[in-house]
Amino acid sequence: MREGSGFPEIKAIVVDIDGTLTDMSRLISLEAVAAMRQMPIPVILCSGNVICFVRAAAKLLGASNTMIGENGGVVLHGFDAKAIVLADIEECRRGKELLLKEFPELESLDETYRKSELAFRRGIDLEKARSIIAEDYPGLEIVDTRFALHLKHRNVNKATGMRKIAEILGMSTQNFAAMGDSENDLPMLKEAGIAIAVGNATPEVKAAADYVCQKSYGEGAAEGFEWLKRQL
Ligand SMILES: O=C(O)COP(=O)(O)O
Ligand SMILES: [Mg+2]
Repeated sequence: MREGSGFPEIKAIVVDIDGTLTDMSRLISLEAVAAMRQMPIPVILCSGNVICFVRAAAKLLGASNTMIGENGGVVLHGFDAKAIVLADIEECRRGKELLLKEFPELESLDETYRKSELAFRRGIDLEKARSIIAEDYPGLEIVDTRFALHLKHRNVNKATGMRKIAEILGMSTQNFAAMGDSENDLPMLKEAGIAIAVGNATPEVKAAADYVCQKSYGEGAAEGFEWLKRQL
């Protein structure tokens, strides 16, 4: 929310999945699901995870059939629609080959399902990996979500995914509230009309939020949904 302005007209809420609706073992919170189902506005799931995972989650949870995957690299509008791919995975593949020279143990996650970026298991020396990528692929970056490391295009993120969704739905990103927990959520929290951080969010994410939940993980998300509902 911009300083001095009134509460924006919120028409949908864009919600991160891991660490926001779930705990660190990716177990979904029933409290968060119950609160989500009570929302009078669409709940748009937005994750670093692959779009088929987000799609299944949206269907099972009763979220909107419009959603964002791969940190904004893929957007789906309609459960049976064709995914819209917004970034070129080939450069990320070349970046991965470079990383493999330094980190032969690098483990790719869900690579068969990825369309716009790559994800790796955490545990490698992140600063070293970042400097290797910065040197040869300045257009790429490595983002740590605390669940995985993502090798992605710098100019594609959850905010650009949200802009695409806004365009499709004929809205402004100022009409969205956004809720999240980690580094990959920062762009969308800064772009949204209202930003909510769950209690377990990183200090940077909390600093970007209009409302910081007292509670963490799914209980925090439930609190965030209820807070927003009271403001609408
Ligand atoms: O896929 C990840 O690394 C994290 O996913 P998230 O964006 O839903 O938290
Ligand atoms: Mg998250």
